[in-house]
Amino acid sequence: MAEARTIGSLPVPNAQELAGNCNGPDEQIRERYIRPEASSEEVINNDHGNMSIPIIDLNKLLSPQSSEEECVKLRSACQYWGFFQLINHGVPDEVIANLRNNLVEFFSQPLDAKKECSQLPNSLEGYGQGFVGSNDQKLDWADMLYLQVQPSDSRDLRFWPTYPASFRHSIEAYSSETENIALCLLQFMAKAVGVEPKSLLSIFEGQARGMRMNYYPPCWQADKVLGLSPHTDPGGLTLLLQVNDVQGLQIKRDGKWFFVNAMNGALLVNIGDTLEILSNGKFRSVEHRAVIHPSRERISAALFHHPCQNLVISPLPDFVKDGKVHYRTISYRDLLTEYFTAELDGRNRLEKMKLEP
Ligand SMILES: O=C(O)CCC(=O)C(=O)O
Ligand SMILES: [Fe+2]
Repeated sequence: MAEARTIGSLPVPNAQELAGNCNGPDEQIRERYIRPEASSEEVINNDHGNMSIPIIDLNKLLSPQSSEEECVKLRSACQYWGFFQLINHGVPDEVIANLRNNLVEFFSQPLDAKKECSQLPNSLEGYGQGFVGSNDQKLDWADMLYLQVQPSDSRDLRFWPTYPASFRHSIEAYSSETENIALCLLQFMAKAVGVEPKSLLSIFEGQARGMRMNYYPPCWQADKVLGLSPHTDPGGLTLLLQVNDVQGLQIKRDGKWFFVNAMNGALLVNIGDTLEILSNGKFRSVEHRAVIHPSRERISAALFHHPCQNLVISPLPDFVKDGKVHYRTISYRDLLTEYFTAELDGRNRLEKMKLEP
Protein backbone atom coordinates (compact mmCIF):
# COMPACT_ATOMS: atom_id res chain seq x y z
CA MET A 1 0.00 0.00 0.00
CA ALA A 2 1.71 3.09 -1.21
CA GLU A 3 0.27 5.06 1.73
CA ALA A 4 2.42 2.93 4.04
CA ARG A 5 5.36 4.65 2.43
CA THR A 6 4.27 8.19 3.08
CA ILE A 7 2.78 8.01 6.55
CA GLY A 8 5.04 8.96 9.41
CA SER A 9 4.51 7.42 12.80
CA LEU A 10 5.79 8.40 16.25
CA PRO A 11 8.62 6.20 17.51
CA VAL A 12 7.67 3.76 20.27
CA PRO A 13 9.63 1.03 22.09
CA ASN A 14 10.43 -2.25 20.45
CA ALA A 15 7.90 -4.67 21.94
CA GLN A 16 10.19 -7.69 21.82
CA GLU A 17 12.85 -5.84 23.75
CA LEU A 18 10.33 -4.47 26.21
CA ALA A 19 8.93 -7.95 26.79
CA GLY A 20 12.43 -9.32 27.31
CA ASN A 21 13.09 -6.70 29.97
CA CYS A 22 9.83 -6.98 31.87
CA ASN A 23 8.69 -10.53 31.73
CA GLY A 24 8.52 -11.28 35.41
CA PRO A 25 5.79 -10.98 38.04
CA ASP A 26 7.68 -8.16 39.75
CA GLU A 27 7.51 -5.91 36.72
CA GLN A 28 4.67 -3.54 35.94
CA ILE A 29 3.40 -3.36 32.38
CA ARG A 30 3.75 0.20 31.12
CA GLU A 31 0.51 2.14 31.25
CA ARG A 32 0.31 2.68 27.50
CA TYR A 33 0.07 -1.07 26.90
CA ILE A 34 -2.68 -1.73 29.44
CA ARG A 35 -5.94 -2.51 27.62
CA PRO A 36 -8.87 -3.22 29.97
CA GLU A 37 -10.97 -4.37 26.98
CA ALA A 38 -8.58 -7.31 26.46
CA SER A 39 -10.24 -9.15 29.32
CA SER A 40 -13.53 -7.31 29.86
CA GLU A 41 -15.24 -8.45 26.65
CA GLU A 42 -16.72 -11.91 26.28
CA VAL A 43 -14.69 -14.39 24.22
CA ILE A 44 -16.25 -17.55 22.80
CA ASN A 45 -13.76 -20.37 22.67
CA ASN A 46 -16.10 -23.03 21.39
CA ASP A 47 -14.83 -24.53 18.17
CA HIS A 48 -17.72 -26.78 17.19
CA GLY A 49 -20.49 -26.85 14.63
CA ASN A 50 -21.87 -23.48 13.67
CA MET A 51 -19.62 -21.74 16.20
CA SER A 52 -16.42 -22.34 14.24
CA ILE A 53 -15.40 -20.37 11.22
CA PRO A 54 -16.19 -22.04 7.88
CA ILE A 55 -13.72 -24.21 5.98
CA ILE A 56 -13.61 -23.75 2.22
CA ASP A 57 -11.90 -26.25 -0.06
CA LEU A 58 -10.31 -24.65 -3.13
CA ASN A 59 -10.09 -28.02 -4.89
CA LYS A 60 -13.81 -28.48 -4.50
CA LEU A 61 -14.47 -25.00 -5.87
CA LEU A 62 -12.37 -25.84 -8.90
CA SER A 63 -13.84 -29.25 -9.69
CA PRO A 64 -17.04 -29.15 -11.74
CA GLN A 65 -18.75 -31.91 -9.69
CA SER A 66 -18.43 -30.09 -6.36
CA SER A 67 -18.12 -26.44 -7.35
CA GLU A 68 -21.74 -25.46 -6.97
CA GLU A 69 -22.08 -26.93 -3.49
CA GLU A 70 -18.81 -25.36 -2.31
CA CYS A 71 -19.90 -22.00 -3.77
CA VAL A 72 -22.95 -22.08 -1.50
CA LYS A 73 -20.62 -22.51 1.49
CA LEU A 74 -18.38 -19.73 0.21
CA ARG A 75 -21.30 -17.38 -0.14
CA SER A 76 -22.44 -18.02 3.39
CA ALA A 77 -18.87 -17.65 4.73
CA CYS A 78 -18.50 -14.26 3.06
CA GLN A 79 -21.94 -13.04 4.08
CA TYR A 80 -22.02 -14.15 7.69
CA TRP A 81 -18.44 -14.54 8.83
CA GLY A 82 -16.21 -12.46 6.54
CA PHE A 83 -13.53 -15.04 7.38
CA PHE A 84 -12.85 -18.63 6.35
CA GLN A 85 -10.09 -21.20 6.45
CA LEU A 86 -8.96 -22.21 2.99
CA ILE A 87 -7.74 -25.78 2.53
CA ASN A 88 -6.31 -27.51 -0.54
CA HIS A 89 -5.12 -24.09 -1.69
CA GLY A 90 -2.23 -25.53 -3.70
CA VAL A 91 0.63 -23.60 -2.08
CA PRO A 92 3.38 -26.23 -1.70
CA ASP A 93 4.12 -27.24 1.91
CA GLU A 94 7.78 -26.50 1.34
CA VAL A 95 7.11 -22.89 0.36
CA ILE A 96 5.10 -22.34 3.55
CA ALA A 97 7.65 -24.16 5.69
CA ASN A 98 10.52 -22.06 4.32
CA LEU A 99 8.69 -18.81 4.99
CA ARG A 100 7.78 -19.97 8.49
CA ASN A 101 11.33 -21.00 9.36
CA ASN A 102 12.79 -17.80 7.97
CA LEU A 103 10.36 -15.61 9.87
CA VAL A 104 11.08 -17.36 13.15
CA GLU A 105 14.79 -16.95 12.49
CA PHE A 106 14.52 -13.32 11.43
CA PHE A 107 12.64 -12.26 14.56
CA SER A 108 14.94 -14.24 16.84
CA GLN A 109 17.96 -12.12 15.88
CA PRO A 110 19.28 -9.43 18.23
CA LEU A 111 17.54 -6.09 17.85
CA ASP A 112 20.52 -4.43 16.20
CA ALA A 113 20.52 -6.96 13.39
CA LYS A 114 16.83 -6.46 12.70
CA LYS A 115 17.34 -2.70 12.73
CA GLU A 116 19.17 -3.05 9.41
CA CYS A 117 15.71 -2.98 7.84
CA SER A 118 14.15 -0.43 10.19
CA GLN A 119 11.30 1.83 9.14
CA LEU A 120 12.46 5.30 8.12
CA PRO A 121 10.74 8.51 9.27
CA ASN A 122 7.55 9.04 7.27
CA SER A 123 7.17 5.44 6.27
CA LEU A 124 5.72 2.28 7.78
CA GLU A 125 7.60 -0.01 5.42
CA GLY A 126 10.32 -2.12 7.05
CA TYR A 127 10.87 -3.37 10.59
CA GLY A 128 9.23 -1.48 13.43
CA GLN A 129 5.76 -0.99 14.87
CA GLY A 130 2.27 -0.19 13.56
CA PHE A 131 1.05 3.37 13.13
CA VAL A 132 1.19 5.60 16.21
CA GLY A 133 -0.28 9.07 15.76
CA SER A 134 -0.18 10.59 19.24
CA ASN A 135 1.73 10.36 22.48
CA ASP A 136 -1.26 9.14 24.43
CA GLN A 137 -2.40 6.49 21.96
CA LYS A 138 -2.58 3.02 23.52
CA LEU A 139 0.07 0.70 22.13
CA ASP A 140 -0.05 -2.82 20.74
CA TRP A 141 2.21 -5.50 22.20
CA ALA A 142 3.79 -6.26 18.83
CA ASP A 143 6.48 -5.47 16.29
CA MET A 144 6.16 -5.95 12.56
CA LEU A 145 8.00 -6.19 9.30
CA TYR A 146 5.96 -4.64 6.49
CA LEU A 147 7.02 -5.08 2.86
CA GLN A 148 5.44 -4.13 -0.42
CA VAL A 149 5.82 -7.37 -2.39
CA GLN A 150 3.99 -6.77 -5.66
CA PRO A 151 4.37 -5.52 -8.32
CA SER A 152 7.96 -6.68 -8.20
CA ASP A 153 9.32 -3.40 -9.56
CA SER A 154 7.77 -1.55 -6.62
CA ARG A 155 9.86 -3.46 -4.05
CA ASP A 156 12.19 -1.42 -1.92
CA LEU A 157 14.95 -3.89 -1.12
CA ARG A 158 16.43 -1.68 1.58
CA PHE A 159 13.76 -3.13 3.86
CA TRP A 160 14.07 -6.74 2.71
CA PRO A 161 16.10 -8.75 5.24
CA THR A 162 19.31 -10.32 4.03
CA TYR A 163 19.27 -12.74 6.98
CA PRO A 164 18.38 -15.57 6.91
CA ALA A 165 20.01 -15.86 3.49
CA SER A 166 16.97 -17.54 1.94
CA PHE A 167 14.42 -15.04 3.35
CA ARG A 168 14.03 -12.90 0.24
CA HIS A 169 13.59 -15.99 -1.86
CA SER A 170 11.01 -17.39 0.59
CA ILE A 171 8.91 -14.23 0.41
CA GLU A 172 9.16 -14.20 -3.36
CA ALA A 173 8.14 -17.88 -3.60
CA TYR A 174 5.21 -17.44 -1.22
CA SER A 175 4.08 -14.33 -3.02
CA SER A 176 4.14 -16.00 -6.42
CA GLU A 177 2.50 -19.24 -5.20
CA THR A 178 -0.36 -17.27 -3.67
CA GLU A 179 -0.65 -14.90 -6.65
CA ASN A 180 -3.75 -16.47 -8.15
CA ILE A 181 -5.53 -17.64 -5.02
CA ALA A 182 -7.21 -14.35 -4.18
CA LEU A 183 -8.11 -13.71 -7.83
CA CYS A 184 -9.58 -17.15 -8.12
CA LEU A 185 -11.60 -16.73 -4.91
CA LEU A 186 -12.93 -13.36 -6.08
CA GLN A 187 -14.34 -15.00 -9.19
CA PHE A 188 -16.06 -17.72 -7.18
CA MET A 189 -17.38 -15.14 -4.71
CA ALA A 190 -18.93 -13.17 -7.57
CA LYS A 191 -20.34 -16.34 -9.11
CA ALA A 192 -21.72 -17.42 -5.75
CA VAL A 193 -23.93 -14.33 -5.60
CA GLY A 194 -24.88 -14.37 -9.28
CA VAL A 195 -22.57 -11.58 -10.41
CA GLU A 196 -20.31 -11.52 -13.47
CA PRO A 197 -16.86 -12.77 -12.17
CA LYS A 198 -15.01 -10.17 -14.20
CA SER A 199 -16.59 -7.37 -12.20
CA LEU A 200 -14.50 -8.06 -9.08
CA LEU A 201 -11.53 -9.60 -10.84
CA SER A 202 -10.81 -6.55 -12.97
CA ILE A 203 -10.46 -4.35 -9.87
CA PHE A 204 -7.74 -6.43 -8.21
CA GLU A 205 -5.91 -8.09 -11.09
CA GLY A 206 -2.28 -6.95 -11.33
CA GLN A 207 -2.58 -4.56 -8.36
CA ALA A 208 -0.31 -4.03 -5.36
CA ARG A 209 0.15 -6.54 -2.57
CA GLY A 210 1.81 -5.94 0.77
CA MET A 211 2.85 -8.33 3.48
CA ARG A 212 2.69 -7.52 7.16
CA MET A 213 4.62 -9.98 9.28
CA ASN A 214 3.54 -9.63 12.90
CA TYR A 215 5.65 -10.56 15.90
CA TYR A 216 3.82 -10.82 19.23
CA PRO A 217 6.17 -11.36 22.18
CA PRO A 218 4.80 -13.20 25.21
CA CYS A 219 3.61 -11.19 28.18
CA TRP A 220 3.24 -12.65 31.64
CA GLN A 221 0.14 -10.47 32.05
CA ALA A 222 -1.25 -11.47 28.68
CA ASP A 223 -4.83 -10.63 29.61
CA LYS A 224 -3.90 -6.98 30.20
CA VAL A 225 -2.42 -6.24 26.75
CA LEU A 226 -3.45 -6.61 23.11
CA GLY A 227 -1.21 -7.75 20.26
CA LEU A 228 -3.20 -5.99 17.58
CA SER A 229 -6.07 -3.59 18.24
CA PRO A 230 -9.51 -4.35 16.82
CA HIS A 231 -9.57 -3.35 13.15
CA THR A 232 -10.86 -4.25 9.74
CA ASP A 233 -8.47 -4.63 6.81
CA PRO A 234 -8.85 -1.87 4.20
CA GLY A 235 -8.34 -3.69 0.89
CA GLY A 236 -9.78 -6.67 -0.96
CA LEU A 237 -8.93 -10.11 0.37
CA THR A 238 -6.29 -10.80 3.03
CA LEU A 239 -4.54 -14.17 3.20
CA LEU A 240 -3.35 -14.77 6.73
CA LEU A 241 -0.78 -17.40 7.58
CA GLN A 242 -0.30 -18.41 11.17
CA VAL A 243 3.44 -18.88 11.25
CA ASN A 244 4.06 -20.83 14.46
CA ASP A 245 1.66 -23.00 16.40
CA VAL A 246 0.51 -20.34 18.86
CA GLN A 247 -3.10 -19.23 18.35
CA GLY A 248 -4.23 -15.66 19.02
CA LEU A 249 -6.62 -14.39 16.37
CA GLN A 250 -10.11 -13.36 17.47
CA ILE A 251 -12.93 -12.17 15.26
CA LYS A 252 -16.08 -10.30 16.21
CA ARG A 253 -19.45 -11.83 15.51
CA ASP A 254 -22.80 -10.72 16.93
CA GLY A 255 -20.99 -8.46 19.37
CA LYS A 256 -18.80 -11.24 20.79
CA TRP A 257 -15.21 -12.22 20.19
CA PHE A 258 -14.60 -15.65 18.70
CA PHE A 259 -11.28 -17.35 19.19
CA VAL A 260 -10.01 -18.74 15.88
CA ASN A 261 -8.21 -22.04 15.91
CA ALA A 262 -6.17 -21.76 12.72
CA MET A 263 -5.83 -25.19 11.10
CA ASN A 264 -2.32 -26.26 10.37
CA GLY A 265 -1.71 -25.91 6.62
CA ALA A 266 -4.80 -23.77 5.98
CA LEU A 267 -4.75 -20.12 4.94
CA LEU A 268 -7.14 -17.83 6.75
CA VAL A 269 -8.93 -15.59 4.29
CA ASN A 270 -10.79 -12.43 5.22
CA ILE A 271 -12.68 -9.72 3.45
CA GLY A 272 -11.53 -6.11 3.59
CA ASP A 273 -13.48 -2.83 3.57
CA THR A 274 -13.07 -2.27 -0.18
CA LEU A 275 -14.83 -5.55 -0.92
CA GLU A 276 -17.61 -4.81 1.52
CA ILE A 277 -18.29 -1.48 -0.19
CA LEU A 278 -17.94 -2.81 -3.75
CA SER A 279 -20.36 -5.62 -2.91
CA ASN A 280 -22.79 -3.13 -1.34
CA GLY A 281 -22.53 -4.97 1.96
CA LYS A 282 -23.07 -8.47 0.56
CA PHE A 283 -19.61 -9.52 1.75
CA ARG A 284 -18.61 -8.47 5.26
CA SER A 285 -15.40 -6.89 6.45
CA VAL A 286 -15.23 -8.24 9.97
CA GLU A 287 -13.48 -6.74 12.95
CA HIS A 288 -10.60 -8.80 14.30
CA ARG A 289 -7.77 -8.48 16.82
CA ALA A 290 -4.81 -10.47 18.09
CA VAL A 291 -4.26 -11.47 21.70
CA ILE A 292 -1.05 -12.40 23.45
CA HIS A 293 0.18 -15.68 24.93
CA PRO A 294 1.60 -15.57 28.47
CA SER A 295 4.76 -17.55 27.75
CA ARG A 296 5.15 -18.06 24.00
CA GLU A 297 5.82 -15.72 21.12
CA ARG A 298 3.37 -15.71 18.21
CA ILE A 299 4.10 -14.86 14.57
CA SER A 300 1.64 -14.30 11.72
CA ALA A 301 1.94 -13.06 8.14
CA ALA A 302 -0.90 -11.15 6.47
CA LEU A 303 -0.84 -10.70 2.70
CA PHE A 304 -3.06 -7.77 1.68
CA HIS A 305 -4.49 -7.44 -1.83
CA HIS A 306 -5.11 -3.84 -2.76
CA PRO A 307 -7.10 -2.28 -5.57
CA CYS A 308 -5.58 0.41 -7.76
CA GLN A 309 -4.48 3.39 -5.62
CA ASN A 310 -6.65 5.72 -7.66
CA LEU A 311 -9.79 3.65 -7.39
CA VAL A 312 -12.89 5.51 -6.36
CA ILE A 313 -14.86 2.94 -4.44
CA SER A 314 -18.61 2.69 -4.53
CA PRO A 315 -20.96 -0.29 -4.75
CA LEU A 316 -20.72 -1.96 -8.17
CA PRO A 317 -23.89 -1.78 -10.27
CA ASP A 318 -24.08 -5.61 -10.36
CA PHE A 319 -24.49 -5.59 -6.58
CA VAL A 320 -27.14 -2.91 -6.49
CA LYS A 321 -29.94 -4.91 -8.03
CA ASP A 322 -32.55 -3.68 -5.54
CA GLY A 323 -31.67 -0.12 -6.49
CA LYS A 324 -30.42 0.91 -3.04
CA VAL A 325 -26.84 1.98 -2.56
CA HIS A 326 -25.76 1.40 1.04
CA TYR A 327 -22.34 3.10 1.11
CA ARG A 328 -20.90 6.51 0.32
CA THR A 329 -18.28 6.85 -2.35
CA ILE A 330 -14.71 7.07 -1.08
CA SER A 331 -11.35 7.02 -2.81
CA TYR A 332 -9.02 4.19 -1.83
CA ARG A 333 -6.42 6.76 -0.88
CA ASP A 334 -8.78 8.37 1.65
CA LEU A 335 -9.81 4.99 2.96
CA LEU A 336 -6.17 4.07 3.56
CA THR A 337 -5.37 7.39 5.16
CA GLU A 338 -8.28 6.86 7.53
CA TYR A 339 -7.13 3.32 8.22
CA PHE A 340 -3.72 4.55 9.28
CA THR A 341 -4.60 7.75 11.04
CA ALA A 342 -8.24 7.94 12.07
CA GLU A 343 -9.25 7.72 15.67
CA LEU A 344 -12.06 5.38 14.67
CA ASP A 345 -11.13 1.77 15.03
CA GLY A 346 -12.85 -1.55 14.72
CA ARG A 347 -15.76 -1.35 12.30
CA ASN A 348 -16.57 2.24 13.18
CA ARG A 349 -14.72 3.60 10.19
CA LEU A 350 -16.81 1.44 7.88
CA GLU A 351 -20.04 2.20 9.71
CA LYS A 352 -19.40 5.89 9.05
CA MET A 353 -19.43 5.19 5.34
CA LYS A 354 -22.84 3.57 5.46
CA LEU A 355 -25.85 5.49 4.18
CA GLU A 356 -29.07 5.58 6.18
CA PRO A 357 -31.27 2.60 5.25
O1 LIG B 1 -1.97 -11.86 13.78
C1 LIG B 1 -3.11 -12.06 13.42
O2 LIG B 1 -3.68 -13.14 13.58
C2 LIG B 1 -3.90 -10.95 12.77
C3 LIG B 1 -3.10 -10.06 11.86
C4 LIG B 1 -3.92 -9.00 11.20
O3 LIG B 1 -5.09 -8.91 11.38
C5 LIG B 1 -3.27 -8.01 10.31
O4 LIG B 1 -2.02 -8.01 10.17
O5 LIG B 1 -4.02 -7.18 9.72
FE1 LIG C 1 -6.07 -7.57 9.96
